[in-house]
Amino acid sequence: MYKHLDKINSPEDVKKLNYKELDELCTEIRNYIIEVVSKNGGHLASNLGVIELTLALHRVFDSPKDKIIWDVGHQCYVHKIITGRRESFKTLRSFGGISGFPKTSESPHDIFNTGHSSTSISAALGMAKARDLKGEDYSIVAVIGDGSLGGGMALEALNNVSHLNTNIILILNDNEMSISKNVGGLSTYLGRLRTGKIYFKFKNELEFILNKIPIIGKNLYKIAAKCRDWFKYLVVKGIMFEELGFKYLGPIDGHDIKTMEKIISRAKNYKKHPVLIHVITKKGNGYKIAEDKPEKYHGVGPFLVETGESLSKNNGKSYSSVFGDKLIKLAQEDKRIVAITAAMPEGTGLSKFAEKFKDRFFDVGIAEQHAVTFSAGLAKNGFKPIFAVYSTFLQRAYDQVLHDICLQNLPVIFAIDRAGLVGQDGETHQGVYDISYLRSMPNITIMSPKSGSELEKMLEFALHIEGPVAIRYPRGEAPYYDFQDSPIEYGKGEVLFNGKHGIMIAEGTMIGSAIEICEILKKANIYMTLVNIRFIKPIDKNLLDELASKSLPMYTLEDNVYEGGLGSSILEYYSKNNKKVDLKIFAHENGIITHGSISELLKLERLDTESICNIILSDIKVDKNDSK
Ligand SMILES: Cc1ncc(C[n+]2csc(CCOP(=O)(O)OP(=O)(O)O)c2C)c(N)n1
Ligand SMILES: CC(=O)[C@@H](O)[C@H](O)COP(=O)(O)O
Ligand SMILES: [Mg+2]
Repeated sequence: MYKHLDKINSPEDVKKLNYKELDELCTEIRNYIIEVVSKNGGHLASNLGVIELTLALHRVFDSPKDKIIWDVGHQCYVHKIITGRRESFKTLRSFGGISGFPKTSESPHDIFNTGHSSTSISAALGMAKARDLKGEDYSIVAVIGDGSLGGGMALEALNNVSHLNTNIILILNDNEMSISKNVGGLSTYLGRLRTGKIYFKFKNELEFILNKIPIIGKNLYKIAAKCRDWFKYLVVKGIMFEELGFKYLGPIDGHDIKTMEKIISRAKNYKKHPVLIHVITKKGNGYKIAEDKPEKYHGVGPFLVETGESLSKNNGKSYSSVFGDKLIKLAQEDKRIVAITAAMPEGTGLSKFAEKFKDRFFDVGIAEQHAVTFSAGLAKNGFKPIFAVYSTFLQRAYDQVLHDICLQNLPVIFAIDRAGLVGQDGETHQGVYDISYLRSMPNITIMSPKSGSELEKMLEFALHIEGPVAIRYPRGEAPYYDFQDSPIEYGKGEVLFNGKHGIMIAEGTMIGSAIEICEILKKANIYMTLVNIRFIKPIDKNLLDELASKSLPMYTLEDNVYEGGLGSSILEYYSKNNKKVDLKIFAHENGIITHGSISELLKLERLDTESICNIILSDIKVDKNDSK
């Protein structure tokens, strides 16, 4: 039971509250978010940091007539709670429940779907231009974090602002953090702006006061503005945003609703200019545990509210940490190994590497395209770069992988984490496209390990390949099997066992399901051959020829979309070589895969063991007395 929150059904209800009540509402929202995220998991620290900011925005603007676009969108919980989704917030990130990111399908208040960073300014500018062309009148607001502001797309959009000559309001939510500590020159620059606080307060007040004096005020302001420029360059070297065409307001305290309302209202009246309001917030605000460790509580699984202790049952090592630990061992032996991340040191398992090899570790910020071409440069000059990146975020750098690495056949290793389903982050984050988008690129080798031990071997093997290599592995715990991996040979698959009724060819994490499927089928007297394909590219042609010669039903199984995936590749090979095969592809057939647990999503995609077994059972009929 919450005194104020229980009555909030729309932003209009928030507008009715006085400041004391608003303070109480903030506390209630904070507790509610902590309560739900502690059960469902989610993006905690960023949301706790924007409670006051979100309320201030919704009190000044009239959503959904005025449009608020959330960059990345991982900080949209407060927005969701006060725009009619207070109750459904309890279903956050669960299958069939509400998404952890803005979804236009969920509410008219969600203006633009996000999930990947740095898109909001471009989207806002496009919408603003369309608004102007249609002669409509409303505000368009983009809320972007200091980390996301450094992303290439955001910088491209900033560069376009003055040229477009339209009005958007950009809220720069500066908490000095990306997921980890924010990095880069822009972040240093923001630091300088933060320390220029007194000057900006003075400047904004001066402008406001002088503009209120009829006629003479405007002239006085112009004179003052000239002095201001001199003063500005004296106090803060280069107000970049103003040079780019924005009216810069701030920095202001992002936990002070009254001040924010005043400044945002002022920004709302600058109808002709783009305005940037620099808001300073604290990640995790109000929940000491998250305030102290904002990186750990950026995105969390279920946890105990009192202590922050994780409630996830992690029995074994994640693929990410298997990768990180092995890379350290390899780097100790080979000084040419360098590691690159685009703002994901912790998630990709590189944090320990970063501590151990400070000079050989590069966090380039949220800049996947740059990370790829930067890796190309390192490779060109004799190093062995390993870019660890989530499958979904590598999508950003398609052309850099093709143009800068594959066409030049440079030996860069892509350690593609979160390949396949990721679960609760949902459609924007599922890593189910990488086989398809990489497979068509020249020179690249693509591997997929079935286990932690195979990932280690593949990583070591990859260092000896003279060209680009991608190793894809999923989110979460890495299985270890009680049988030995056969040695890795370039372009060769591994036959795990032979059976006479059918053939299953699987990749990576799907080997676990395939083993289970084969065990279940055995109970129905169906004996399958199981192949761990290991190399998606180049595909093992000799093995495929041998398998085709058996004239048995064949099945491929992969954690990737149907189009352009492993199954496609095998079919292409057979078609090209005029081999008639009876082959079914098990892959993701829905191009867009919602949020939920991996097991729920596998069921949805009919890639769970039961669905697959049922199909094979209806295909393969055997005599009851038939033996292995
Ligand atoms: C293209 C892309 N790369 C990486 C990520 C992963 N990611 C999500 S939030 C985040 C940090 C964003 O920092 P900031 O914009 O400052 O927001 P904050 O969490 O500090 O509120 C990162 C790196 C992403 N969503 N999109
Ligand atoms: C919002 C975002 O893009 C990241 O925070 C992402 O949710 C991290 O995913 P993992 O939890 O798999 O590291
Ligand atoms: Mg930030």
